Amino acid sequence: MHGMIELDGLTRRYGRTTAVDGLTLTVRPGRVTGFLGPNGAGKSTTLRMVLGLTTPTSGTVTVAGVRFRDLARGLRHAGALLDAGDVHAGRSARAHLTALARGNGIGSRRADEVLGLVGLDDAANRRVGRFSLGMRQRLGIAAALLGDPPVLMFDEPFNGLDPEGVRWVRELFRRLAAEGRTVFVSSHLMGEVEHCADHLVVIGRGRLIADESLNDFAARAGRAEVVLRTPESAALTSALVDVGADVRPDADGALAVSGVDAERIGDLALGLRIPLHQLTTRTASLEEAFMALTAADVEYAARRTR
Ligand SMILES: Nc1ncnc2c1ncn2[C@@H]1O[C@H](COP(=O)(O)OP(=O)(O)OP(=O)(O)O)[C@@H](O)[C@H]1O
Repeated sequence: MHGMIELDGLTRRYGRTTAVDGLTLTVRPGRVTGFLGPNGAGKSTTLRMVLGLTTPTSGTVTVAGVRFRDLARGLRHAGALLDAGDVHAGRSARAHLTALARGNGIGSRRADEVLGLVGLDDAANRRVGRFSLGMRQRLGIAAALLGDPPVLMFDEPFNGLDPEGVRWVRELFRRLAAEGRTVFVSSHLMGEVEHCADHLVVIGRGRLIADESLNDFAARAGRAEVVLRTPESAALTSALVDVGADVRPDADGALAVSGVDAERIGDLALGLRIPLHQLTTRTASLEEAFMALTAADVEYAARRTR
């Protein structure tokens, strides 16, 4: 129970739009869970419901077994970066954090500690309004860490970060998970989370599409495809289809074959005396697998916003 986020049939409707549709899942401590889905999939709405900022239409969500709203001094139980722009522009970074600390019964010394943790020590007294997007993200992460909570949630934390910032954030997330915390990180890009997540939750149109370890996802996604070239495409295609393979045209006259491995294709071609000019096994990247998994939902989203 400690540090777990539990969603049970969590649903939120806005008029005719179902932003989050019956999500049931558990986000566990000690690992980084990537929360993936195309734009508009319902990630932000879900995170807002976890924090009690949006009321579910039906279903429940608890943090460490209780509704977040019922927890006093919330920042000590869960910290979140939701919208990095949501800060008082006229305030200094330190003033922003000490105000938050005060409201949650946290000593102001902790504000300087977290500024150090996110590398903003030198900018502590600068007005937040002058901060770059990357600096705002760091400040938002500092705010999430303020209460030293067992549960941390970050909505699109990589936005606006340069490559060094991205690497730093990934390492921070890994460290926080290694300390035994629950780390739940949303993104619409697989590439941003695949280097730091242990587990993936994928949603599309508010519905759960996948909830599995990154390794399992990679194993499933990495189904090999064989690319081949032959001067006798038609004859080989028909022989491959006969043995249950799926064959489609690839770039420059090549064929992409799935369902049978390269060895079998080579043997089959030899048996039919069909020459092969190329026989290459290719595995899909995680990004490609993620795109394929959510393609239907992206099309839906594109149509819907037209
Ligand atoms: N306050 C609201 N009023 C009406 N519709 C909303 C509201 N909040 C979200 N929605 C709708 O709910 C759906 C899910 O939105 P949400 O922001 O949760 O998705 P998301 O996965 O976080 O997307 P993004 O990556 O673009 O932020 C969208 O269709 C959005 O338009």
